[in-house]
Amino acid sequence: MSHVVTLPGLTVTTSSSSSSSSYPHIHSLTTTRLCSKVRVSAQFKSHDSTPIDFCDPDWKHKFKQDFQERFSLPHVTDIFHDTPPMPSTFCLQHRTPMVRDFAGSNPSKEWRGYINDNDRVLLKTIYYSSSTSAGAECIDPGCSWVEQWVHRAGPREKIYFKPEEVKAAIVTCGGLCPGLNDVIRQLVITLEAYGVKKIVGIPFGYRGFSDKEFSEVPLSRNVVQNIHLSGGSLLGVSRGGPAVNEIVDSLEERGINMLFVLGGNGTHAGANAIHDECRRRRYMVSVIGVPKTIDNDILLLDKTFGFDTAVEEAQRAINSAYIEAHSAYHGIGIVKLMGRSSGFIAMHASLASGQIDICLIPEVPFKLHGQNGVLSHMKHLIETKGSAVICVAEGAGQGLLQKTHATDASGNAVLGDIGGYIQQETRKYFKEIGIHADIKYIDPTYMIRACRANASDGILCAVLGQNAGIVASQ
Ligand SMILES: Nc1ncnc2c1ncn2[C@@H]1O[C@H](COP(=O)(O)OP(=O)(O)OP(=O)(O)O)[C@@H](O)[C@H]1O
Ligand SMILES: O=P(O)(O)OC[C@H]1O[C@](O)(CO)[C@@H](O)[C@@H]1O
Ligand SMILES: [Mg+2]
Repeated sequence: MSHVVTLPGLTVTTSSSSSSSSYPHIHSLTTTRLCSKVRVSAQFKSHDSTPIDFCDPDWKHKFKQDFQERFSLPHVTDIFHDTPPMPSTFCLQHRTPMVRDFAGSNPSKEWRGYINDNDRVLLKTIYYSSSTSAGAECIDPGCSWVEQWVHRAGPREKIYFKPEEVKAAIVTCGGLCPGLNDVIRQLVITLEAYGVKKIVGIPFGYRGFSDKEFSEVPLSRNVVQNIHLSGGSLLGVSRGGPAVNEIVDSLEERGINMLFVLGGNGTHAGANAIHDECRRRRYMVSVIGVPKTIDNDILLLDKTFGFDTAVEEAQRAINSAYIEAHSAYHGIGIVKLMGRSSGFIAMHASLASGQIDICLIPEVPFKLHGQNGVLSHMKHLIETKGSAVICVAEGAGQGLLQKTHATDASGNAVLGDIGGYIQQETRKYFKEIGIHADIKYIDPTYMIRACRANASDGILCAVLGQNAGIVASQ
């Protein structure tokens, strides 16, 4: 499945969030003898999913062109051709004066705070000279250097929405993630900096558009000033909810012409559908997505907000498991961390803690029983070290569990409790082999998810919130 993730300042078509950047789906590709048989990963396939023909001498040029198309930003003038641009109301009015302003120079002429529409950011910075080079990510068998550019986010000189005619709405959907409040806060501050007066929050995700018992939350700098000091979302979140048509009807009724959605893959599938429906109705709305995934599982992004906090917070759970395991005779600690389809949190938390003996992630299949199974390695650890600490990502080893086919309100598969399963099997195993084991299982999922963003995530959220606010008007 493919979905569109709209980042502030750029639109990225990615494969489903289940394919993490390190483990993209692999597709085979047959070429002529000269070019030999090669395999190419999904992220290097062309826009319309046709594999790249490396025998074509022009393939590099075509690849770049295709890449550019994938990353082209939709603009209001694509549909409303006659929308007149106007000078930005953002930076010139609200920036902090600089020292040279006081020296009598003309600030509006001197100031270089705008982004040129043609500014680009280079995505990959490592040049791999061969496909056998450690960690090489190659497009073709010869590992050619192909530049991949995306648009640079930031304020432009011209805007297309008059601030006094804007009604902006913010909605947070899916599960919680540290930093949601930080993004909301910065968004409101940025919109106000443009001169937008009507800013509202939609309560409890997309449900807030249809459920009559919820009313809009008026937002202003005063309201959001301190919301980043606590976790969660000021607006609340939810899964499931109304159909896209209903949401767009509600946008029209409320006169909303800027919609900011903060959420994961489901939320963005919704945002994409909302955008398409608004386009179909010729209803002029800027729909901006801020990708939220605590799991850090978006291709092309170095880090998503909330991930850093989650890794940091997970240290507490790991440390507790370690202390418990080391204080008990033959102690075994099991910690389950988030990561539906990727093990970034589990891996990073394990590496940072230095206290984990076994880290299990969805990307790497494993077996519990048998000669090379996790349980026999635990036995080895107990015999050699006297204790063992295991970190498991929630999506790891799902094949070992009985499928329930249960789904949540949004249609996401409800995962089995791999941590609980490992705990049970460990208990049985050590009983069977007649070795004492004291097993403790910690699942800190909701304690981590509900945390306030740490400093590094706070800054990332501020940048995202600001760019989301900026990109909406231009
Ligand atoms: N394909 C879709 N089209 C329209 N709306 C969708 C789609 N998928 C999900 N949604 C809506 O998006 C919202 C959030 O979806 P979901 O619960 O899957 O969370 P998410 O955004 O993926 O975040 P998380 O990372 O927490 O899972 C829900 O209200 C759901 O109804
Ligand atoms: O219990 P909830 O709120 O549906 O969320 C559970 C899921 O949400 C996540 O925390 C992602 O937001 C997953 O790690 C987890 O599987
Ligand atoms: Mg999701």
